[in-house]
Amino acid sequence: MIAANTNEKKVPSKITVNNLDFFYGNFHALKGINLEIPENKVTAFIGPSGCGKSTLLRVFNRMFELYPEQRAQGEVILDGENLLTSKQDVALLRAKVGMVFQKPTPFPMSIFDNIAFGVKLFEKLNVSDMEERVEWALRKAALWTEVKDKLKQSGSSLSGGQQQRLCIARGIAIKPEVLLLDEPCSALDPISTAKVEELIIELKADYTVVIVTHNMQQAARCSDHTAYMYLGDLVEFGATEQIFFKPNRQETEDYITGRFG
Ligand SMILES: Nc1ncnc2c1ncn2[C@@H]1O[C@H](COP(=O)(O)OP(=O)(O)OP(=O)(O)O)[C@@H](O)[C@H]1O
Repeated sequence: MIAANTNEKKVPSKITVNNLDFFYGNFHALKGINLEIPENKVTAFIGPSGCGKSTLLRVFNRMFELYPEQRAQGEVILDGENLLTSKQDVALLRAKVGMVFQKPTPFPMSIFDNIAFGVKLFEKLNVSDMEERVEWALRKAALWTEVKDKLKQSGSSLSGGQQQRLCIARGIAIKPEVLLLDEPCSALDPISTAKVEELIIELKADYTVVIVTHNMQQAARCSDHTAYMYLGDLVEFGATEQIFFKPNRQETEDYITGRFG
């Protein structure tokens, strides 16, 4: 088991991964991954392109099940249950484990409805409670002041950075426990990126956040723990400071210092 190698007090795990293998058809994309994702912290997955970061992230909400040739074996324990074998309804799992994708993907509807849509699937709120929930999510996503006077406008009328914060608001509106972010800033300019990064740091008060990023400075700025992956293996996992300043493995150091990858 690779638990975060850190001097801080042991943080409880939200997700425990035991001997996880993942296959795209015959291709072995994740090899015997063991990992504990700490609760109410930000964990970053870094590593060169194709190392399996997004694959690992997508296992956490069983996104891969949409594709028949993809399969995972091993254990991914969330709240005491192996979600790979659990009979739990996948829609309920995705309400608990929300995901934000690389490209902002607002639904073709108003800003308000972008948020209310997902909430309606899981809860029956009256009009004023729904308005309150929409405002709450937009405030959390640091978007409220920018959109409060145009909630009826289409979500796609917003800038790229605002759209991504709308997608984050949509993700948190259904009050998940875990938020998965797959390169959430890769399509954003530096100002929007800074806003989303601030938001990620704030979100950990309420959620367990896992972020895939190509940007090592971003991992260093936002995450508490970092996992370095290479060719489907988890090479090293530890406190972000330790991974960046005192890695245990030569491969990690080579990647972090830009000698490789
Ligand atoms: N749908 C798919 N079918 C077959 N192979 C795939 C598929 N998706 C990913 N792979 C392969 O699985 C491996 C891991 O891919 P993954 O997208 O998880 O990597 P990554 O680290 O997130 O990469 P990147 O940083 O470029 O997004 C790669 O070798 C990739 O080519």
